[in-house]
Amino acid sequence: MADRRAQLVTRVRGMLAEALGATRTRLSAAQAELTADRERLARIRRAAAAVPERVGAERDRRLAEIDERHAARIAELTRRAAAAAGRESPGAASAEWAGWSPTPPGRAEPPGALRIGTLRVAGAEPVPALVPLLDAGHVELTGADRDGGETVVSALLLRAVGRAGPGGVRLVGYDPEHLGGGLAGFAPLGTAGLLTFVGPGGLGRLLDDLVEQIRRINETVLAGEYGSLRELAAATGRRPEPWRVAVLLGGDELSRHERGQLDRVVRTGAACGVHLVVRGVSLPDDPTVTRVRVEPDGARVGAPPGLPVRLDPPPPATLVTETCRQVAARVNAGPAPTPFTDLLPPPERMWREDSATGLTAPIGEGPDGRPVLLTLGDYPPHALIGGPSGTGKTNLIFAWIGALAARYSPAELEFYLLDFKEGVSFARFAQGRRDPSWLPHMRLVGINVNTDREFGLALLRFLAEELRRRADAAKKHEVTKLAELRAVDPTGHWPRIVAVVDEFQMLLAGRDVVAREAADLLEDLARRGRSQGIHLVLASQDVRGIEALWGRPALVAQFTLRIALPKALRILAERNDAAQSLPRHHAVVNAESGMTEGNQVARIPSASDWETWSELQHRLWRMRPQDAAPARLFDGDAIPRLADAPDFRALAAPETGTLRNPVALLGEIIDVQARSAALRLPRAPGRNLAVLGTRVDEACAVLDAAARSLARQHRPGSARFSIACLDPDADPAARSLYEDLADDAAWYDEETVAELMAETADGLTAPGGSGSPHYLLLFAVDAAAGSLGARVGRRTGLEHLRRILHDGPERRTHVLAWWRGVARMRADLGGPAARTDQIGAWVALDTHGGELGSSLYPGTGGPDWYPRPWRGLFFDRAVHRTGQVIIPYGPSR
Ligand SMILES: Nc1ncnc2c1ncn2[C@@H]1O[C@H](COP(=O)(O)OP(=O)(O)OP(=O)(O)O)[C@@H](O)[C@H]1O
Repeated sequence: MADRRAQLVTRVRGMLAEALGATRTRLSAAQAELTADRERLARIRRAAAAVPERVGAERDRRLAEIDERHAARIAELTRRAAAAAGRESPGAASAEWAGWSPTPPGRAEPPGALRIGTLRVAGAEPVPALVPLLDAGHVELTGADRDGGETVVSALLLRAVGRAGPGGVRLVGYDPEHLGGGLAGFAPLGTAGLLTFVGPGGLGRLLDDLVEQIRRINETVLAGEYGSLRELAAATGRRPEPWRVAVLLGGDELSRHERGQLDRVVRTGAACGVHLVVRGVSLPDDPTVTRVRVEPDGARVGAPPGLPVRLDPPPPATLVTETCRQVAARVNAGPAPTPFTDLLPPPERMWREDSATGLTAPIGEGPDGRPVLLTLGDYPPHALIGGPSGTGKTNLIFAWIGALAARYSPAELEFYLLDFKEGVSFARFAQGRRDPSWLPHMRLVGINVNTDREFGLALLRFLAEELRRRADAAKKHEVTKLAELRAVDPTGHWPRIVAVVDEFQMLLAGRDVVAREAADLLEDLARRGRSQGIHLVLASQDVRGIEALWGRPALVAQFTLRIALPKALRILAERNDAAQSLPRHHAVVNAESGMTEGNQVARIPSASDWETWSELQHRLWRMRPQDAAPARLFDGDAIPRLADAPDFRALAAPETGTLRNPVALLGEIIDVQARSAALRLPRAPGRNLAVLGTRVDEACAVLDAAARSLARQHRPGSARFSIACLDPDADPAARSLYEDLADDAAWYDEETVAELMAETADGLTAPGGSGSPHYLLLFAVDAAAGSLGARVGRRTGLEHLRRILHDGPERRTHVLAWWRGVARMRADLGGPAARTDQIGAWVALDTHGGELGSSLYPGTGGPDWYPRPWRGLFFDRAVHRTGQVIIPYGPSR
């Protein structure tokens, strides 16, 4: 039992010990866990204590970053805003006053908004505060700061004036309280009509006028084609109307009518360049109205509350007046010319027009900004241009020729041009020494023809011949008009011809044969040229020119196109005085024979200065057809050279035998092709030449050309030239000829001339005397009267001479002699009543027509010949009905 007890005790003890041990183990585990948890708690507490500090730092960092980004963004935005403002408001629209000057916009460029100050943005660069005005809207100023308001008005107006170009802005002021005081600095504009004031009580009229302008611009300028002048300018590069800015500074309450008109201007003005700048007058709410409020504590712009603006200082008073003075001076000096290129098609469109039915080209710009066109065709066929000297007639001719030449190719259009006044500006159309180009359409340019009316006549004859050729061709093809002829003969060369004669009255002056024939030819060309594509353009600075035509109403009636330059008289119809009030560089163009209803005013571009013209001419010249020849230039002041004469160059000696019909060239004929006057010297009675007059140089020139041209037709040694010089003044010329003719020439003087006569006369009777040609060139033969009066053998020298004149030509012996007067020649021929039929041809120099009467010239009284320097009258009784004016060739060396 005890054992059992003891066993029991032991078991209990063991169990207790086991339990104790387990408990202890659990306790220590629990204690360890407690410690660990405590430690964790302490750690967590520590960590928790650190969190707010870190989060705050993070938050601050993020905030700082956002601030920085924001500041950079603001800076970027303001920079961009400033740059945009710079673009939106270029040059004078926003420049600082120091160094400010007007900068008119380019052709299609908008004027831009106008700066009045800067917008303030903390920490960023200032942004210009811009107010849209020109082409954009209206400005209403309010607020108690009067001076500040005035600053804004003068800044806006000066910037507008500076952005518009001279005359581009017109101001109307209405300032009933200060009577214009607020705009005093702009007063110089008044001298050019660019600033007008409306007195108290005039507001209604002013607004009515603005509304009327808007209506007119909408109807006639925009004409449904464009929505605004801004659009028109962008599309065409033209701005036909100025901007009109009405500055209304206070006044009484508006009447109902005035209010209504003001509202209309606000709604519709900006599209038509009509703008308001007002203070003390309220404008209706409209997107085009910008409000600027100027209070003593600052200014704000835009719809309330508006953006705060720091206003610019006012423009310096001297800058305002000086700018306005210069603008007014420029406007008073006349409008700047429009560029010549406005008249030209773009290069790729040049020479693309067809002239079958007519020629149309712009000549300038009308008041509505559209081109004013000139047409030549069946109607109107011919043009009359008039304007006093210096009003731009020459320039207009250049502009018209240029506009036509750029559109029509030389196959479609040819020009003939004649200038009767002194000057060489038209010489440019022909090839020159300095400039190798020429206008490919130009066939003939006559300059300095003032004394050579025959040249005008020659041109008219040439055109009459061309008219006949065209009429014949039309008849052959059974058509009547050029357009039809071109249709049935498409490969034919039928360009329209425009003949321009400047100072044409010179051609019709006087009552002589030239004037009569010229008027008849003109009348015929004017009447019939219309349908054959020959158009006349006659210009005159002088009312007498026009009057010269007035006596021929049938002729005048054909000139239905009239162009009157400022102050031109009698070009337009009698009661049409539109030309009297024309500004400089303008013309009235009228295709209704000058009747008032046909008036069109055109502003003519400057076309005649050398650079402007030559740029076009060079372009067209480079486009010329390969076989194009330069225009013939006839310069009345130039002396032609024999060596250059086409007829001289064409002469040549025959390979074998003797030439049967040699010709002596005497000078250049005044005609359209530079032909030479030619005297034929066949074996026929009378084939001798007399040169008559006292002018040594001209007489020598005629004989020299005759001898040299004859020599060119004979092989060396096949003709004989006997030169007798009896006037020492003629010696150098005669000697030079003698030397050049070399072995074929023999020299005689006073001592030996009688021998020449005797030997030549005797030779005529010798058998076989008609062998080789013999030319006697006798310089001042009348001076040998003494030595020729003496007998040589049975006869005197003079008798031998008469015999040579009489019998020589049939034996190839011709006398080409210079007598210093008709009476002296007659004396040598046998006395005043002597026959002159052995002188078959003569050239009269300073010998009046009256002296050439009786047997030397058909009819009575002699030819219509008034001697003039370096000209002669050539008459060959074998071929001429009337004399022919010639220009002797200049010295050969
Ligand atoms: N439309 C124009 N624009 C600018 N300048 C012009 C214009 N027309 C003429 N001029 C200038 O005016 C001056 C006189 O012009 P132009 O020679 O054409 O006159 P004109 O009437 O032919 O005179 P004149 O008969 O005396 O020769 C020239 O210097 C010319 O460059």
